[in-house]
Amino acid sequence: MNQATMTKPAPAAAKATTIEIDGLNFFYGKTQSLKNVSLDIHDKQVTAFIGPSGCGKSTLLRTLNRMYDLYPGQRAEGSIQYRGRNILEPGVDVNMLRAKVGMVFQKPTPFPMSIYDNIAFGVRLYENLSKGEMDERVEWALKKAALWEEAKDKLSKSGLSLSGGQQQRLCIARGVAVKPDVLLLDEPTSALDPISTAKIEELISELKQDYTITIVTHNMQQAARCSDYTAYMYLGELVEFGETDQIFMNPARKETQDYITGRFG
Ligand SMILES: Nc1ncnc2c1ncn2[C@@H]1O[C@H](COP(=O)(O)OP(=O)(O)OP(=O)(O)O)[C@@H](O)[C@H]1O
Repeated sequence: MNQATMTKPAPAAAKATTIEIDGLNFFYGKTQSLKNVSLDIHDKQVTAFIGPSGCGKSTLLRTLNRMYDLYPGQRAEGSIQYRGRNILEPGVDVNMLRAKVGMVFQKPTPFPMSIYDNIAFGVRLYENLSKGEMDERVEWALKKAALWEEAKDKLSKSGLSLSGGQQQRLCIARGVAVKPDVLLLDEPTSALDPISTAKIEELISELKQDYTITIVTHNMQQAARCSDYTAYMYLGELVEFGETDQIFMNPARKETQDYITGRFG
């Protein structure tokens, strides 16, 4: 092997994608809220959706596990390829899809049951585990969500007895307990204090080792701190999408620049 061959840099590896969104339109009845959106969600990376209120961030997030299906009159057109299949097609098992593509909402939403059962409930829908296996799964999920130390001595207490920040980590534990592939986080810290917010942000960075994560946030610093990719949306359109450092430090579009520097919105 000659010197030139040895020192030649390897071509940048193409980043694997988990979800490919192509030409996505979304309608609430007759009102169109997403317009021809196309972007890739990369494997084991954090992708942030940012933009002013009403631009379609949550709508886009909710298409990724067909959460909108629960509401009459809402429909999506286009293609969302997830692991090789267009999930918008009829015939997709939406329960299985939601087990693989889990969601955590803005407001912590623990079920009115014990901390243990909050986690076991979802697992029981998909798996038939022995008591010992379930105990292990609950512990594993609480550890993943950085809640084990605080919760291990009160697993039989109500999930509602936890603080807001702990409740949100319980919801994340519930989400990871069914071993999903993708986690969708819809403004997961907007109802939390700064310390709980910092904990969730730390958690996001750890969880991305195992999961593909998509987060909707109003908080620019949060997007800059936690995400690898950022999508800036406006009025239902994707204005710019790219690596977070590029979007924040060297945006290609003036509209993006104006938004992230606070001159708009
Ligand atoms: N259930 C609904 N019925 C009709 N229109 C809706 C519904 N939900 C959202 N919309 C409209 O769709 C558009 C996108 O809303 P969406 O909630 O996705 O925006 P967003 O960027 O997440 O906003 P925010 O930052 O305020 O949460 C808005 O114009 C909104 O009014």
